[in-house]
Amino acid sequence: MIEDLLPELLAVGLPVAAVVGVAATLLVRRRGPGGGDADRTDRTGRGTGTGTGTGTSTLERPGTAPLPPDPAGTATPGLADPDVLPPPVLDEDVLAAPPLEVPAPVAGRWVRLRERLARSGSPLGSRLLSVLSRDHLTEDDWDELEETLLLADVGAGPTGEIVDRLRTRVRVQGVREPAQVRAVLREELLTLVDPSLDRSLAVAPGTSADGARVPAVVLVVGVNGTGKTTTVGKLARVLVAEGRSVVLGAADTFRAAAADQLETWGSRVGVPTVRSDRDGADPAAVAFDAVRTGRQAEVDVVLVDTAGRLQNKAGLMDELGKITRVITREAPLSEVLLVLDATTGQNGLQQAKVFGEVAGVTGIVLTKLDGTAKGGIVVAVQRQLGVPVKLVGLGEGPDDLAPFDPEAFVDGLLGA
Ligand SMILES: Nc1nc2c(ncn2[C@@H]2O[C@H](COP(=O)(O)OP(=O)(O)OP(=O)(O)O)[C@@H](O)[C@H]2O)c(=O)[nH]1
Repeated sequence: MIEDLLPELLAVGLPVAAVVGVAATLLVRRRGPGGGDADRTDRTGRGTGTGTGTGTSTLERPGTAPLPPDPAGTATPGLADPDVLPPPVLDEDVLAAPPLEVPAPVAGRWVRLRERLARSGSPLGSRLLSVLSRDHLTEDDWDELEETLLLADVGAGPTGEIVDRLRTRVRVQGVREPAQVRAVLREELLTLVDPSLDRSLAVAPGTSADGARVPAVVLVVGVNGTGKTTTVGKLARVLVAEGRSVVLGAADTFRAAAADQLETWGSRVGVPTVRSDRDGADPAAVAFDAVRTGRQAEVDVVLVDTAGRLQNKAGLMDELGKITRVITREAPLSEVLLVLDATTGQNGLQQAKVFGEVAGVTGIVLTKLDGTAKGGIVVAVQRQLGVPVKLVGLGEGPDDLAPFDPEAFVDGLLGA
């Protein structure tokens, strides 16, 4: 009897088994680096962070639609149980999902910056070089040098320092040769940028007060439109490229599209996003949920995006204070990154000061450096805030974010 049915069973069974195999492969591939951790959160796809804070946040695992609520908590499919069908993963979305992207290696990204700096107009360094290379430097030449530095947003204090040092070296050492002039200028610019600052990102998991392993938590803050969401997306790619597992927290609940934007960034590299299903939800609650989810899923890093806020709006700055306080109930903040738009110049300095006071900024991300020949803001903002520039945005491409490298930066300014 069964023998009679065998050819029919094989005819139906083999294609089904093949499709199941393809789908499983796709699911595993789409989790990718860090995705294994996402999988650890909850096989139902709802994540483990629900039920805290807002009670409405969802963990969006890349590429899978969230499943309907399961009040009885009985939805974990028994894949090992022959009587229980596997979850319906064979929908077109899953099969048609694009493969995960592989982020570009981080090393070598500065080469692209140099090309962009060269294209974005005459870099600061080459303008300084052209003055310093003149035969006999007059007072007018020194004034021109000073003005060039001020116009490039270096700031009054650092400008005075470098002009004084250059004057001394030109006079005492008789620096004349073009190669000599270039070497001296390079050295002095490097001193201003300060290569001794620790620019490493604190992204190693830590330990909470009760001894539990907790992810590194990176909070990203800044005024509107500086590139926060983009930076979080790019940074997730950097971390994935380094083999770290990541969860994103969409605590920008103000701009309707921000959570979608963040989720898209994450899904491209297999990183899940914790978000609220309600516009205007309490951002502190979403941030808390993201950190709790990351902690329960034992990921390495939780990146929390926040809404753009003006530094002179007391209510919004209070909200930021609340976000930081609420997060630290779950895990200590490893980094608070202030995202500044390099093209906004001196205005960025005022922002930096206020954010530094409210949120305890530990590092600066200078975005849109590709759009300006004024590199001086790097020096000014470090002086103003006493914290280093740690990352720079070099363009709108997904891998246009690089760890700040003082030497490569100065060489870029000099058009080297
Ligand atoms: N050229 C260039 N553009 C960038 C860079 N970083 C971000 N952008 C662009 O800046 C614009 C704003 O970026 P978002 O990430 O949406 O800014 P945001 O700070 O999250 O915005 P709000 O949430 O409204 O405060 C986008 O068009 C980005 O592509 C960069 O390094 N270079």
